[in-house]
Amino acid sequence: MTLPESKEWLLDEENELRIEIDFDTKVKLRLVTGTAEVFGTELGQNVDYEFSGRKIAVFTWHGCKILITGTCSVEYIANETPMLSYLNTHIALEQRRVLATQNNKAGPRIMIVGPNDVGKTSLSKMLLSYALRQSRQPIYVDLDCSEGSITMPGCLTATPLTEMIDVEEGFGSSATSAPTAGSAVMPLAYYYGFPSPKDNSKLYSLLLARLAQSVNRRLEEDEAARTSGIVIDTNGLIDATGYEIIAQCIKAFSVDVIIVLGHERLYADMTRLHQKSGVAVIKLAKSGGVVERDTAFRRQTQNQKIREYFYGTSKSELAPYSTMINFHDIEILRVGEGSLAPSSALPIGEDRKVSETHVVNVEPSENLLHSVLAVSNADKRVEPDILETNLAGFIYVSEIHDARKKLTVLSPCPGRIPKKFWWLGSLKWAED
Ligand SMILES: Nc1ncnc2c1ncn2[C@@H]1O[C@H](COP(=O)(O)OP(=O)(O)OP(=O)(O)O)[C@@H](O)[C@H]1O
Repeated sequence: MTLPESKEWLLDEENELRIEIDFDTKVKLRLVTGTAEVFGTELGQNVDYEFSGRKIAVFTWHGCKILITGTCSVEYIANETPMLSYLNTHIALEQRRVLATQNNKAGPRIMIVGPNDVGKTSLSKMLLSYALRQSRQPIYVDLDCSEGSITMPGCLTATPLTEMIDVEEGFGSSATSAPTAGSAVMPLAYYYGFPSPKDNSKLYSLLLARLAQSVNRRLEEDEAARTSGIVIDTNGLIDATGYEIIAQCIKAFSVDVIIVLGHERLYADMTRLHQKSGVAVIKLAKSGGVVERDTAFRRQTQNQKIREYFYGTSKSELAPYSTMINFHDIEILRVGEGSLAPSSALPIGEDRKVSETHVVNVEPSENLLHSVLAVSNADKRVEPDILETNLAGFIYVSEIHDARKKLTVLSPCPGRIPKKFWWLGSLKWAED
């Protein structure tokens, strides 16, 4: 067996090493000397970090030496980055937190907007990490239903953060694992089930309002979170539906800072629409390192997320439990039959009782095989409340026994699945 190749990289101050690693390769990264960070989280010296299927930037403020073992599909050093402007933004936000702490007021409620693939999630991580490094306890609100940075794709989530974001797995590390894995990060999740807010804007808007309610309640009770504020990550919202969602979000979460990443027109529009109501609108440049991800890459990232939810990561492996369940012990539900077609024509916040928020039953059949279902915390099926009930977790349908009217599911926790209402969205997973 040949040993993987190692290569040393010397970075000057304020340089960034950008690497891309395919899904079928593993690469080890070690900080040999100096200091460096990955999306805001500092690297420990002489610790091996392992990556697979990732595109990352190792940034250094003061210079460092990095050792890479294994083969990256892309690797280069960039000396032009917008990191200083990101840090300055953090400093301004931190000043607001200091004032909030002194006056027992709320810290900044920041919303990051921009087109797809401009680095919104990466900037959220950085701002949150910098806040955490100053012992703040911000709440991360993830409205990007396509990605599921903190849990499975298809969800809207809010997560109070108290510990540094994991370098190797990003937000996902503990959050994608089951509660039994001793996770310190417990997201509050609502199930939306579609990749884009446009697919069912009425439901999206309903869940956004529900999530905001929960976050606001938490902020009232939790002083550290209140003064630290929130960071809201979004989908690419640059059309009319997007503007409505942004406006709704500003109201629901009392957003007072909008950061527009890499889009001049959106910045001009946000300034025109929201600055007069006291919202600070900030424009930041997209980093040259942000990589556009095609559908295949996004799909593979989703698969990796789903796999990690059930099997954990190489650092903390999990063994999922397989359970056989009678069809008649559960109810599989989905939202808005026939509303899978984009429905952007419908305004947000109208009467709830249109088909987009109707709940329909799904008969278990072979079609469910390989589906990932979201287990609702609801005990009763009351509409529309059931839509707004948060999630207990996820299960994966591994077998359907049609003749015996049973199905086998994988779940991250042992024992009977405690809840009987399961949501079906558009998520499938081919277990390899
Ligand atoms: N400076 C950088 N160097 C290398 N890779 C980067 C850098 N910044 C971001 N990336 C990578 O580029 C990809 C896109 O970034 P990110 O997810 O932050 O964008 P986004 O705007 O949130 O995307 P979307 O909203 O479309 O999901 C990610 O894989 C991320 O890890």
